[in-house]
Amino acid sequence: MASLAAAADAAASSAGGGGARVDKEVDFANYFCTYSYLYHQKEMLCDPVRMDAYHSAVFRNAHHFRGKVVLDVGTGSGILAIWSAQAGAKKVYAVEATNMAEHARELARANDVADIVEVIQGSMEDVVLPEKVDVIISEWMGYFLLRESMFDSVICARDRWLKPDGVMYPSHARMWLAPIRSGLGDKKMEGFDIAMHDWNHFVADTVSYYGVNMNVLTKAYRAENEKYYLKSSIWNNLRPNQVIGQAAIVKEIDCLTATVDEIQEVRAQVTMPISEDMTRLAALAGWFDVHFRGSKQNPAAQEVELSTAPDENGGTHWGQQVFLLTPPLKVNEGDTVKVSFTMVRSKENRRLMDLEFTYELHESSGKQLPAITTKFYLD
Ligand SMILES: C[S@@+](CC[C@H](N)C(=O)[O-])C[C@H]1O[C@@H](n2cnc3c(N)ncnc32)[C@H](O)[C@@H]1O
Repeated sequence: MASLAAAADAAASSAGGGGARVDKEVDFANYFCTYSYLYHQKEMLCDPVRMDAYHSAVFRNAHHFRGKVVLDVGTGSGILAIWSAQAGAKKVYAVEATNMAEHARELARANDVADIVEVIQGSMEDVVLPEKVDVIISEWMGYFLLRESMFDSVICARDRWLKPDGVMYPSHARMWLAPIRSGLGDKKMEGFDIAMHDWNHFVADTVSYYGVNMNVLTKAYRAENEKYYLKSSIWNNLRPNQVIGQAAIVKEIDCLTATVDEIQEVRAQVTMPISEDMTRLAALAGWFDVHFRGSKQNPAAQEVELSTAPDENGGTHWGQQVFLLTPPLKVNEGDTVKVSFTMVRSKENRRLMDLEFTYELHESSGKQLPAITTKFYLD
């Protein structure tokens, strides 16, 4: 298994130098390092919704791959590159930043496609290919689609290496927001209370902790928890019956034409009608879906969808991201919630997101509650 230091060395050696070099090392420590472990790749390989969608997309549209040149951006274990070869690609460039590249190479050899799949270890941004490609395939999606900011690397690869009539896998993506009821608020408050209880226990017990009185830090500890713990989104696999109104699309992406500018800052205003009586709007939930449609010039024989929406059967490893509204609002069928939504990259770490919601309840009686603004971290 690759050590963090070895992984960081590999990244640094492929980095340009100067400031870029430092940034890459930080990025490696914060982001890439986990991808160099098989346990993490396995989590993705064991997500049947994800696996089925990509498998169907490739094999039901084998005409996009047969005799073609494919680029797999972030090949990880190599699974998508190997499928591309099995579907008939004549050449697959499988680019992976971490030492997982070694395992991808081994897997390609063991599956008799090493003559087609060429694993290249390095950052996609730095890699130079000997030719342009017909297809770019990548599994780049993070929580609520854009967390991790990996789509930047796919855009970079597309602009440098995709032929003008090339195809993107997936080809389209959407972000969704929905009003939900949830018992998660209580659990979160419980977690907060437990954290404060532990701290109080610690300081009460320690009028002199190794000779130091810690009590003076209690206020700061509470403030820190209120600022970060209570304001972080919650990962959850919701059931469909927790959604109490109409979900709305807050962003649509055409992977063939999207720009980094367009995804750095997502803004939307949506209106979501409530469809249940006498319930509580406890949170807004975010998720995404992607589609494999091919392109106008090269349409898919069969469109495939990968959805991370609340699902009775357990959903995906992405789950949904829950943003608790405090206080929850009593709502009824016929009411509408208007939401202004902003998601920008965190200044400290471009792979994490800061979100702001301003929500306003319009009751069916005509009464309008004052708008409330609340901020969250997607970390
Ligand atoms: C979400 S995983 C997907 C892995 C694999 N394609 C799959 O579907 O199972 C993303 C992979 O892309 C790699 N990656 C992310 N950004 C990259 C970049 N700019 N250059 C090369 N590899 C990258 C990560 O290290 C990780 O292994």
